[in-house]
Amino acid sequence: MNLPEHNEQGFQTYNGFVAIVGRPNVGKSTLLNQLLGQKVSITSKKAQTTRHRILGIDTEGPYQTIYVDTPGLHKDEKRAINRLMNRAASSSIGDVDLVLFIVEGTHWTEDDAMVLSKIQRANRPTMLIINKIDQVKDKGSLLPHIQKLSEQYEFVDIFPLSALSPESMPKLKSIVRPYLRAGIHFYPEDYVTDRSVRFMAAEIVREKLMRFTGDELPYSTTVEIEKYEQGANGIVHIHALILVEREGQKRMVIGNKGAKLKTVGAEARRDLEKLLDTQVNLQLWVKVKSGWADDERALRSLGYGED
Ligand SMILES: Nc1nc2c(ncn2[C@@H]2O[C@H](COP(=O)(O)OP(=O)(O)OP(=O)(O)O)[C@@H](O)[C@H]2O)c(=O)[nH]1
Repeated sequence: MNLPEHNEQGFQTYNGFVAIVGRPNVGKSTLLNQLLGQKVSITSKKAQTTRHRILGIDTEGPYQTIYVDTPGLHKDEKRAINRLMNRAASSSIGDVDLVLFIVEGTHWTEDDAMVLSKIQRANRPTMLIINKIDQVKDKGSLLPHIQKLSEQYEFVDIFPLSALSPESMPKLKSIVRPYLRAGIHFYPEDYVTDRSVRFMAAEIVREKLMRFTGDELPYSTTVEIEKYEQGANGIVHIHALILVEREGQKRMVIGNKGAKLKTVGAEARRDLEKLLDTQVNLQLWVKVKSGWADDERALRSLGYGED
C-alpha cells in the first residue's frame, strides 16, 4: 500500500489522534458518527453502550483525523467488564494530540469530575464540548456553568453543540485541524474505522438488543459472530450468538413466540445491508453462559480489553 507523506497533488499531508472522552451516555458515539457522517459506533439511550475502543477515521483532502471513541468513564469498577472498559478509556487519553471532553448540558456529576481529574493528570490539549444543548431549557444557566468549568482546566476551546445535528461539525473540525501534525496518512482514504466487518456486525446486533430489550439486559449480553461468509451470489451469511447470563434473560431476548428476537434480527439485518451494501442472511442464537461479565479471562477471549 502506498501511503505517501504528500498526496497525489503534491501537498503536505497531516494526521492526528483525537480522543473522545466523557462519562457514560453524554453522546460520545453520537458525536463520532456525526463527525464521520456515518455510523461506526453504536448508540443507545442506555449508559455504557460503548464497550470497546473504536477508531473513527475522517480523511478530507490532506487531513486525516483519527478519532478514538472510548467507553464512558465511571467510578463503579466492581465488575471485571467495568474495570476493562475504564482501562480502555483511560489509556486513550495519555498519548493523543487532542482530547475532546464531552459533558451533557449543565448536568455535572461525580463521574464528570472523575474524568476531569484524569484529564488534569494527562495534561494534553483538551477541548470541552458541552453536548445536548437542545435540551438545555434555561440557556442563561449555560454561561455561569461554562465559567465554572473553565476555571478548572485551561481548555483550548469550549464548544456548546448538539451532536444530533450536523450543523456544528464543519466548525468543530476546523478547530481540531490545527492539532494535527505533518505526516503520512495511516489509513487509506476510504476507511472510516479500523474495525473489521465481523466486529461491526456483532456491534450492530448488540445495539438492537440494547434498544429493544429491558433495562436489566445490556450489562449481561454480548454477541459473538460464529460465521461470516460471502456466498457465490454476493449474499453475506452471518451467524451470531447472543450470550446472556441467566435463563430468564434468554427468555427476555427471545420474547413471546420469538417476537423480540425477530425484531432484533430484522433491524440488525437492515443496518448490515446498508453497511455492506449487499443482501444479508442473518441467523441469531441465544445461549446462557453465566458469569462471563465478571470473569476477566472470559472477557479477553471475547475481545474485551485488548485495545
Ligand atoms: N437530545 C439530544 N440527545 C443526544 C445528543 N447527543 C446524543 N444524544 C442521545 O444520548 C444518548 C446517548 O448517546 P451515546 O452516543 O450512546 O452516548 P455515549 O456517551 O457514547 O454513551 P456510552 O456508550 O454509554 O459511553 C442517545 O440516546 C443519543 O441519541 C444531543 O445532542 N441531543
